[in-house]
Amino acid sequence: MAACLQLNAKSYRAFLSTTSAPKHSAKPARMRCSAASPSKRYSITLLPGDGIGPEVISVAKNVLNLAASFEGIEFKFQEMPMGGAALDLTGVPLPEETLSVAKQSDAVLLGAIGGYKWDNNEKHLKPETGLLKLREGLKVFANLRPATVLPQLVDSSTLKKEVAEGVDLLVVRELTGGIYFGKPRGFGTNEDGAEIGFNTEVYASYEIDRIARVAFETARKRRGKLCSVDKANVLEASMFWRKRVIQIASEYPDVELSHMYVDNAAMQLIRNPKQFDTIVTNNIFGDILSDEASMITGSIGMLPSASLGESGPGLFEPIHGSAPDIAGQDKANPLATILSAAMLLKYGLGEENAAKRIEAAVLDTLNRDFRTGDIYSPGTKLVGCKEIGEEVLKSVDAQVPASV
Ligand SMILES: NC(=O)C1=CN([C@@H]2O[C@H](COP(=O)(O)OP(=O)(O)OC[C@H]3O[C@@H](n4cnc5c(N)ncnc54)[C@H](O)[C@@H]3O)[C@@H](O)[C@H]2O)C=CC1
Ligand SMILES: CC(C)CC(=O)C(=O)O
Ligand SMILES: [Mg+2]
Repeated sequence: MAACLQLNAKSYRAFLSTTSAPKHSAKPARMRCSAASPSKRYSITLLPGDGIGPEVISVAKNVLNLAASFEGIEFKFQEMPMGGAALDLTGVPLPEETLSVAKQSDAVLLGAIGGYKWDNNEKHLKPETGLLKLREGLKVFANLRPATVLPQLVDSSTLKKEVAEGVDLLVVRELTGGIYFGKPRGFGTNEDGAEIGFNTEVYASYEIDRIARVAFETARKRRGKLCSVDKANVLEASMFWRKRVIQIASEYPDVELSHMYVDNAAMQLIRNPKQFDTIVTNNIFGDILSDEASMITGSIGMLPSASLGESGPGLFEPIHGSAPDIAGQDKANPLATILSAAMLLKYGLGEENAAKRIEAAVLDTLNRDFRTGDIYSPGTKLVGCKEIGEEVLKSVDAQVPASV
């Protein structure tokens, strides 16, 4: 079963049943249960990538496997090279075989790509180009990035407690269009003979309509508020974005639509983040605003994401990068990747019980005060990537079975 965003009104219902933001309900671990015999099998492509990618994927894979086993699910994992690791191995950042295996699987779990070693490569030989090609190849245009301030981590937020407490927002980022993909792009010389670099922000009507529908449907399942973020006071592409979003809004009279310029949105996220429910925006603004939103929750190491298309497998990845500054030191926070694995189960495979088991295990681990350095606060236990992963596994294992 592959992740599927059915964007016509008739067949939207299947997707809608799984579009609400993860609800975290911490339940204390009470009894151990044994795994059911496998009855469902899924193939998962693992793309560890670079830097901390392999560290967080190794931990998340174990958590995914254990949580799923309680629901009678068995995985066939296939690990493939991607990003800088693939460049070193094959000379390209997204080998054809990697894309082909990913396309044929039920879901794809990615760590992160990139690093200093490849920073000065030509564009087509950059790890980041491989990631864009992967998203394009899988046609995963809708990137859901939930930012929820967990009560356990309010003190880790860089904002005052009263500002951060209770924040629960979702950025719906358009992922396969806009300036990251627009043409023309490149380097050249202008009429004055000066060297230039240029990119193009361009959106077709169908690209805006489909992401707007995902956002309206998602907002409808949440608190019914959608804020479209653009730069329509300056950019033609944004003026067009706003016009199309307003047109699609007529299909959703029950959703309260507002518009905000991106500079103001960046400021409002820090001033009063609780005003936001669902945000829909283009590729580059969504990239930037979701990193900003992550710090409200305590750390970029906490934010998962799901990227979905109209058909085919979904792509699930933490929103952070390869963090070369801490790579190989067992310092990475794997919770964003673990929560991405929960999104994989929920949005990618429709396996809600296993997803809930992971979410509850993360909360239980935080309740037991285990913290990596990025979310550490005095009085909690500082541990590394592997150790917090072991603690999450214990919490998965110790839960009352959800459906077995
Ligand atoms: N999806 C992807 O694979 C992405 C890849 N990148 C690539 O990653 C490389 C590094 O980019 P940066 O701009 O430094 O962004 P980054 O997200 O990798 O790191 C930013 C800061 O956050 C910290 N951080 C990130 N993830 C963390 C985690 N799980 N636990 C604890 N701390 C964490 C890092 O140590 C660093 O100080 C670049 O090559 C960039 O292109 C960047 C963003 C997304
Ligand atoms: C590395 C980029 C291609 C993407 C990025 O920063 C992101 O998707 O968050
Ligand atoms: Mg980013």
